[in-house]
Amino acid sequence: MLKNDVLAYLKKQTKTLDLDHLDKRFTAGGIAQALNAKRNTVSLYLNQLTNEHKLVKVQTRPVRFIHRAQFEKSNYALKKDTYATVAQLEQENNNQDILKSFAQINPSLKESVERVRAAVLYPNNGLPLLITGESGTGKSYLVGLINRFCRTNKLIKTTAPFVTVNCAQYADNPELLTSNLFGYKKGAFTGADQDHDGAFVEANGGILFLDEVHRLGPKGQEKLFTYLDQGLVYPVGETSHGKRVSVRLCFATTEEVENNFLTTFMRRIPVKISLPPLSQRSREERLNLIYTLLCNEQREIAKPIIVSDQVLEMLANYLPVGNIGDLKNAVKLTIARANADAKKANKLTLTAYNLPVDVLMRSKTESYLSAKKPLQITDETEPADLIARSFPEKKIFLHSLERLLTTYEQSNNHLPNCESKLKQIVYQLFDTLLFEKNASKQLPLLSYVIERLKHLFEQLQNAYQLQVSGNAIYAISYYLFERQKIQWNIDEVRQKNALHSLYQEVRQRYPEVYAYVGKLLLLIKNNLEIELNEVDYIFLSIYLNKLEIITKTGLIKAIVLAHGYATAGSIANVVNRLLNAHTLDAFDMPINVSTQQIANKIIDYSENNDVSHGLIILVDMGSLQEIEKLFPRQLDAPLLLINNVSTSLALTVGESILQKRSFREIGQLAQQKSKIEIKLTYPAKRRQQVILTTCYSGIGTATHVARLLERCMPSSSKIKIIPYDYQALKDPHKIKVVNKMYDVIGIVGTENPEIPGLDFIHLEKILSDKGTAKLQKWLTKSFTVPEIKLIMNNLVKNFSLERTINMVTILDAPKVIENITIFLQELERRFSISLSNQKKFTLYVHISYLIERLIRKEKNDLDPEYAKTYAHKYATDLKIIKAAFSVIIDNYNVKIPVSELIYIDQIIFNHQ
Ligand SMILES: Nc1ncnc2c1ncn2[C@@H]1O[C@H](COP(=O)(O)OP(=O)(O)OP(=O)(O)O)[C@@H](O)[C@H]1O
Repeated sequence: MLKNDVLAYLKKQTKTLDLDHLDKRFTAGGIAQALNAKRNTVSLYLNQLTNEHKLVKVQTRPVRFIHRAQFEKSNYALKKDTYATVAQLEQENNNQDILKSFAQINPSLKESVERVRAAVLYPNNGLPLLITGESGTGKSYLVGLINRFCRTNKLIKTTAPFVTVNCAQYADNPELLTSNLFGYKKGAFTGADQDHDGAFVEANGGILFLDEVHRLGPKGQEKLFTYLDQGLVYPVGETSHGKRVSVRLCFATTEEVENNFLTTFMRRIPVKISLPPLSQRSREERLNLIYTLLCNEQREIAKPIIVSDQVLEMLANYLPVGNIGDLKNAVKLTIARANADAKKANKLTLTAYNLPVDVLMRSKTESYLSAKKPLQITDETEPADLIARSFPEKKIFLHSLERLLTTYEQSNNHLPNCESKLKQIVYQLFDTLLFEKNASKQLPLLSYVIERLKHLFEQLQNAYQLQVSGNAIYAISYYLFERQKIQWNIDEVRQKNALHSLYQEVRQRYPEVYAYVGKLLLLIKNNLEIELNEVDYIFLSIYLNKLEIITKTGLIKAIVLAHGYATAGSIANVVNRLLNAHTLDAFDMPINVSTQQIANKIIDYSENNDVSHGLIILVDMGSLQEIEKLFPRQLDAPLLLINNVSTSLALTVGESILQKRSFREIGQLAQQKSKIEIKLTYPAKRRQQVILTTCYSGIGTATHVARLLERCMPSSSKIKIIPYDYQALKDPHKIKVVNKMYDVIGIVGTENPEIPGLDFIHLEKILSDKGTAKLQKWLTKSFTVPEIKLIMNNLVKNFSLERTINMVTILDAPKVIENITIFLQELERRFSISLSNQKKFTLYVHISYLIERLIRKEKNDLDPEYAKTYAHKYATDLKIIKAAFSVIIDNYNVKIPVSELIYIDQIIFNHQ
């Protein structure tokens, strides 16, 4: 396969690479020639391999590609996939990465910072950047960092100018602003008695920052275009001789971009970054900012500062309109007050008493459980040291872990010696988190974690036939909620040996639970983006083992339903304890609960539990007919109703369930035991339609694919997409259960599990004609023709988006996809053709990358003779393609060269 050939070829060439002479062997053209292949196909593979982190790209002209592993083997590690210049690649290890430190303190800005980095690193002065955000969100601060970044990375000389112009200062005089920016000629206006250079010329070779740029009037914006397009500035009063300057541009504005700029201006700024207000940042991030501000102020005051927990909390909950700017002032004022109170002291202690009134009034205080050691900031303290500082939650975690490991060590690192004590510690941790920390808080993020987790447990239940019940889902949600807030570095754990040994023992002693937790953690990582480690394995495995809440399904389910506050619960408890197994669940029916409410609870239960083997409901009194009427065929399970429940009758039922007696047998036995009424019904055949997704490499990818497909379906879709473990699908017993529960339409995945009677579409083929036809066939029963068309279009769009997200660095991928969608519609309309899904996919990927290349002004090198002949032969085609491109030309202010039109024509029509 050509792609592998390209990789192998580059590996060989990289062995003899000389960074000072990166010759033709490393360019797309050279490789295509050596392999006797088409250049644009080779280009596509090169970019794919770069995205797969197998190659590293150097954006020289033409672009060079290096085999990553081979390079790293003989040189040094490369952190990025793309480098602007060879010099930057060489500098890799020497860089002091200010932007990285900024992203560490402001994790919510990580993605934006990467886009800033990509823009700044682009060749030829980088790309102009527009930073938006409310007042005080740190726009100027970020530009300051960019300035430093450019200098430390030698993108500009250390002596280069950094000029800031605040356009708001010229609010009433746009002419003055224009002339101060672009300069003026002597006599251009009254008072212009000599030539003046202006900010652009002043900033030549360096950075020009235009703050509050929305104040720049249309005339000024026009002059700016001329610079952006031609690199020339025309002073006021000069129309023929522009001055060539080379300036890196940063813009900032507090205003809505859409309303305040000429669209022609916006099109010329490909990189837009928005900084969130404090209220949209997490508490952790706000604390990070406070640590930074405190460290900065400490350097000013040159005395150690001690800050109480309360002060930190009040500041962290302070959300002023002026954002970080106001927060900074509050910190300054607090320190100034503390200093005024204790001028002679050699240390400053900040207390709530020193806080400005505004902080006291506006801060939403919450009481926190554990008081921490006051924070000490000295000359040596760096904000990064404080970020890892323990929050109260972290303290609880670390404290529990320390106790756990100490107990384990005291028991000679032998789990059986201390099992019950460890369970106690873990259980206490979950209890504290559940009942003492957050139980009363209605936090949106917490609700989100709970909802997601319910969903994940459901998936696990479907995929592995294992089930978690009780309060466990809530307790684990609280655990994860706290856990995602703290950056837990395993190196902080002192008793590392004990930790490792306990982890191994947990793994051996509770293999089932351990495996289950492993799958759960993977799902959590993929869905909630919480990175968990060995410590979480230990906590969660012990917790789930302790509760014995993982039950194997496959058994008949039974519920005791009785009047009174605790009757049902106590019957079920006694039986479960006597049988030493969880066979019965219980729903108590206090007087004020209506029968319909109970029925709803049962329906809920049947949806969240595997009742495919049947559901037995034991009631204390009432007519079975009446009760049955409450479930008008809503239960997708065989249902056995038994009246006059008593503890001994419940025991018989529980025992029979464990003995795996049949449904009918259990009914008969119950009848024999006490003269009671029973009622047995089977559900009408109405199973949920599902498409299963599966992946050989694990449930994580299968889940990802399921979400992707789900996003393509209309919200009213009756078809469920369920990720399923590949190995489980191969298990005949499990697939039988799946078939019983669902009407499986087909399987989509990366490997065919070859299940007789079940149709399969390979993920890679889903966009091919065959794959599309098969999928359409699957959908015809449930969707109308226009709906299917929409699903298919979504499919191509979503798959393309997945791919382009990793490919484009400066563009906003979803927006690019939207624009290309319009382009494709135009193309189909103008040519009166219908593009296949595969072609659309290729075009989405190709064009999004093309736009980036054009913005970077990177040329492709098509043989001019060939291009000329082709353009002549297919002139009409190229004209139509160009017309269809208008949406992209307008939105990205790019010109499409003929060579690019030719590539696209080739993709559409396969002309040679
Ligand atoms: N991430 C940060 N870390 C430390 N200090 C910051 C940070 N962001 C902003 N600041 C400080 O907060 C203050 C306000 O920030 P800045 O002036 O950059 O905001 P702005 O968005 O440009 O505001 P405006 O729109 O009002 O000009 C500055 O004193 C700056 O030093």
